[in-house]
Amino acid sequence: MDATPEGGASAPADRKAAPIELRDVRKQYPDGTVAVDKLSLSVNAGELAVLIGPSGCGKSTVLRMINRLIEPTAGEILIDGEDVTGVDAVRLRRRIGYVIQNVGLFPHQTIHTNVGTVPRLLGWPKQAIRARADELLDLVGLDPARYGKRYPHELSGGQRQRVGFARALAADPVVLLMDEPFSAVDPIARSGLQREFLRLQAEVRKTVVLVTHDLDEAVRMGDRIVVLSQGGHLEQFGTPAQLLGEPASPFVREFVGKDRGIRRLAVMPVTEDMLTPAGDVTDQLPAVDLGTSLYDALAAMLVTNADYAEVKDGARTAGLISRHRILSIDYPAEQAEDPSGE
Ligand SMILES: Nc1ncnc2c1ncn2[C@@H]1O[C@H](COP(=O)(O)OP(=O)(O)OP(=O)(O)O)[C@@H](O)[C@H]1O
Repeated sequence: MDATPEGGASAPADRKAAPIELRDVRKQYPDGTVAVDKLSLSVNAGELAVLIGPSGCGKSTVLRMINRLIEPTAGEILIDGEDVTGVDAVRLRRRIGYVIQNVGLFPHQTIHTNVGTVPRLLGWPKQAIRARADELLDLVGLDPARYGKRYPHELSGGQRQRVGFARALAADPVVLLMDEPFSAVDPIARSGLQREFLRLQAEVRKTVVLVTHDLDEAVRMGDRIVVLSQGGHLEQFGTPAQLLGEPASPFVREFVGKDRGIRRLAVMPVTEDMLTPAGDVTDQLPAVDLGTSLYDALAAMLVTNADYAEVKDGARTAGLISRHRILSIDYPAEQAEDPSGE
């Protein structure tokens, strides 16, 4: 049940995130196109799942069936165990945050008003809406006193996108759906925004389904990644490390590409068992923390032209990691499946 029933008097206490389950979902458009067929998957509460796959494989269709902007032809979609196809679509959408590429802010409304859209529809009192909008703007790193009264065109693309996140989170939805939310901003702003979003997600822990066509983004952002091929066919649903280390099909292997070895370093941490004892002289070596990605550790060595990096565990030196150790990470699944070693 909604923590703030329509006409309710106050802002909600923090709601927990809800799991999402798709059971044998199918979407056939009126012209006969089967965009998604027999798709089943479960996203845990508080998990960030990324949908990725080639153009036209049905990513947006899946996302938009979850909030019923598109009605599935068959199958069930459950949010918190409840089949959404039986729920009033408008009420459903008020429990689901939705962020799209160009944000879709209302151009003639201030940032405050934009962020307060759903709470207003839910009938919250004015003061509660205002307080919530301020809180959310703070949360996404925009000073409400400075930006609240502005109009969308008076913000940068990245700032507008943050307002989009704030608006999507305003009524404390149990699920957040995001369709290419970072693709409209330039690459530098994009990585900042991705980091910001991960920080935000660590705080609010929503169940997030994010559509992207950018594999790096998927690897960086996803707790798990769903790889779809044409017709919404599920190729693999796994952690970034599983996807890159053990592609489940030739399709996934091709999709993650030949540079998956490098990408994989970005999702593998430096661990104690990789270290050799540190000698006396560590002054000249770059230092990285235990748990840093192998990619970052390697980058630290490359920029200083060192063969080793000192690995710190707090103030303590845990040991050294070598370039060679990082570059000799093996790929058991690949070797087993591909005797040519390609
Ligand atoms: N309204 C529609 N009527 C008919 N076919 C449609 C409709 N909307 C989408 N499709 C088709 O359904 C398939 C899946 O489309 P969808 O937009 O879900 O893919 P996508 O993976 O999000 O693609 P992209 O990465 O290019 O945005 C495509 O073949 C598309 O042409």
